[in-house]
Amino acid sequence: MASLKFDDNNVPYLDLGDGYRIALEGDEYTDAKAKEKAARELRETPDVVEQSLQELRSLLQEEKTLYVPMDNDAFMIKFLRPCKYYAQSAFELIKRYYRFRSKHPDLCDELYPASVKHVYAEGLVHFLPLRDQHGSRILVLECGIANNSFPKKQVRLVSFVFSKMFLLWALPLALYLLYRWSIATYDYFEKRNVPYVKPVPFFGQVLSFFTQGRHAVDVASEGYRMFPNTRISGVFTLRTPAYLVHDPTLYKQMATKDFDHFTDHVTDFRIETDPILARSLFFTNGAHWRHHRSGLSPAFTGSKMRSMFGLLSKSAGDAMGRLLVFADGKPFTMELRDLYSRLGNDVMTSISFGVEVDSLTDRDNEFFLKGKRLAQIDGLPGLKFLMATTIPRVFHFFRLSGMYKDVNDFYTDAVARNIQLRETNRITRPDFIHLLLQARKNTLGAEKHEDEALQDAGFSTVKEHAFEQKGEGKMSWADIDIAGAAASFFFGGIETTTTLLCFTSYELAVNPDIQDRLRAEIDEQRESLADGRTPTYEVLQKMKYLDMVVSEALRRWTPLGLTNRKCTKNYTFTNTDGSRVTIERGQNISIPLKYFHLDEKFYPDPLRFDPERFADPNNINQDAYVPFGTGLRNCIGSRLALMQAKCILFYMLSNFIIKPDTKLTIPIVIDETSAGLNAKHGFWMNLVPRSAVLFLPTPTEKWKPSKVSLTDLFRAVQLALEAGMYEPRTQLNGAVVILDMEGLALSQIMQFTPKFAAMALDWIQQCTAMRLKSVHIVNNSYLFNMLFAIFKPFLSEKLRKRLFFHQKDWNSLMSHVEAKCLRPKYGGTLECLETDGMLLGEMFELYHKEYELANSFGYLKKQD
Ligand code: HEM
Repeated sequence: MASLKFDDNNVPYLDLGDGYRIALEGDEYTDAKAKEKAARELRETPDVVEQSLQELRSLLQEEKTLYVPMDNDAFMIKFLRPCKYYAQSAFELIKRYYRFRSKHPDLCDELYPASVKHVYAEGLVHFLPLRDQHGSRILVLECGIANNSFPKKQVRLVSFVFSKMFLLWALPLALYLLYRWSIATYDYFEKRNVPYVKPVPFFGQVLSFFTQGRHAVDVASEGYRMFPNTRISGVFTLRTPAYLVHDPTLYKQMATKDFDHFTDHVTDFRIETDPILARSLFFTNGAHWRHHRSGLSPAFTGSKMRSMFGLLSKSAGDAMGRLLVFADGKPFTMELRDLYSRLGNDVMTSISFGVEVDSLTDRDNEFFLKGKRLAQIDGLPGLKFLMATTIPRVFHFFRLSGMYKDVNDFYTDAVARNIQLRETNRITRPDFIHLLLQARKNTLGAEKHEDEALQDAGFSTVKEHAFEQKGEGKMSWADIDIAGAAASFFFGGIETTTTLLCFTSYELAVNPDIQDRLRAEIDEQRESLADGRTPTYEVLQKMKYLDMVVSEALRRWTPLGLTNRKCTKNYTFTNTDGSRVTIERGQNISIPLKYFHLDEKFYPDPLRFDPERFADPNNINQDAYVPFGTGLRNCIGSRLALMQAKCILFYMLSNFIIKPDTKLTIPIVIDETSAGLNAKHGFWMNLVPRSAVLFLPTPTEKWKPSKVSLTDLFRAVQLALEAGMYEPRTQLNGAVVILDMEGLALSQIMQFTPKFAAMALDWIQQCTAMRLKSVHIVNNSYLFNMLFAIFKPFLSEKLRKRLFFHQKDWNSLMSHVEAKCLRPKYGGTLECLETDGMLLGEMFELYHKEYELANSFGYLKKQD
């Protein structure tokens, strides 16, 4: 524990262990290096000092209403040094400094450490024990807001129910007409000698879409079980025939070697009606897809994933902290689909947009609500998807769109604003928008020496194929293309990863021995972690059993059970009976990933959840293990999905024991009405905290405005800077400020009234007698960036040049402040006890006399 001590000269210091301490250094520097620097940078030679002291004294004598200790050289030098010994400038600075104090008595009167002891106690303002490589003091302000409230779950079903009721009365007439028109094509497979599933009449199919007797993936894959001895069969979706691939090797061949025949996905959205979806990687086709895929691939390499991992882990770790606070050490019941989709949304919002949201607390935040609407594939959007896939001409004739307009507008706007903010403020952050902007400038490439070791996120990781762009000319990345790409990550990533986490948690809950073994592996790895709780990319890569569990969950509960291709060039192959089958250009192909995974031929006792299957990967038929698809159009996000799922499981099992709740149905009942894979009655689990306090992440969001007012915070900062100004070494080398905006919330931003902001700007730019070398803003969110954009025009050129925005890019921070001075949470290597704010406040209080003297100076008040 940190402690307050005194050295041999009776100077107080805060002992942080291992030789690290924080003390105010009141003595003049005497070493040659500092003297040489002072002479070089500040013109500090005995003659100049003497002369400027005299000049300043005579200038001050003219300022009759200002009371300052003119006989006190140390006092005068405090102002002369930041002004490089130009007496006139120091004189102006002194006047501004004391005018500011007179003008703002609420902020500056009776400025004693004791009056803001609570601010220090909260750890909001403190110094780091080491100076930076230039000798500057490092002052840290942690301004993020603390918010641990966790409101009760709000059920949002009304609009969903309403949309279904609408469909029930609006559709029947149209369906009857479609039925008459549909029957004609049903002899398609008969003519081609391909076994096929006799279709339910069109009308019945549409009706079953809403009443749903069976899961959509199962309906589409019915032929897989009916015709065990063929490589391909036929099936109808509405009136459209589709081939169903039975042989995983054929799928692989189509997706890799013969990719030229199957370059496209089936669903056809148009740019005019679906500007975002049509540009998303999932739905775009042809040259546009090639351009986007080859441009985006470098954003998903192992090294990019590793650099993004910090954001991901931080977002998941913070959420886990809130869950623990909510749990308060006691078991509680929770529906995990809701939890995981909120976590997934927060992670994706952070790594895509650089916006920190907390969907556990701020339950109706726009990113979450729009993300949900974007990924909705049931109800009306589901019907539209079906139409765009099976009757695209009708879909386009009515100019229908697959995505809600408000969702379109939201992503278009959010991306455009985000890009503008970054470009005007030169913000960089290791997230997708940043990478996509690099793709726009053609500077996004795989690392020169891509670290092979980082590529493997687990057994299920799919290979990224390199392919040539085929003379389609150069395409550019407009803002809308970037929006489309970002939306495709939300669309493709959140529900799938949520499904993986839900079913893995279910299996862990009903197989406690597997859960215990996995937890033992996690606990073992935690011992190797610097803080014992925050997993790193490399640690997750090492975890064999975690990988076995996740691989088996992806097999047993394949999140995307069916994928598709469009035949883009006639394709002929030999069927099992020796007959030649030709798939014609324009035909749809379905690939039943789920059924490969549940096929006894490949996986004995396939319904059993058994991670041991993956103990030796050589036992797995690689062609028949395709949770992320295969070939050139496989899932671009497999590494991200695996790392995210593993990271969240790591946190969950570190902190909780997952037990089935009484509301959980065992075995799980699948929701047949959902197009995705889901549990009918939810994933209700009982989460039992392990040792809550032990694993509680350090709360980084510190500022509780109910405890510390903005005025007090400001006063505490002034006092800390005053302390720095007292030190000759800091007068020479200046100060570096780290402004940690972790968790800054809108409510907090609202406290910065225009009046307060103007005052703060005036103070920092004009009235502090401190050489402010640089201000580093870290963990800054989208909200902060918006706030800053308002202030920017009012900043002086000088200050603007000294402001650096790093978000969470610690390499960027460390290019200014060397690693050994920074704590690990800022990417540094400074491993000593945290500064105890309470003790720091007490240490400042020991300088009461000095502060008292300082408070006695200034402009005389009227009554004086
Ligand atoms: C457990 C989680 C996930 C699963 C099981 C999954 C599965 C799949 C599958 C099966 C495909 C189709 C492959 C094919 O047709 O051969 C796919 C495509 C895709 N996935 Fe994922 N995915 C997951 C997570 C993600 C994440 C996190 C992202 C976002 C970054 C993502 C983005 C995409 C995109 C953009 C495509 C379309 C690729 C293209 O057409 O070029 N997926 N995914």
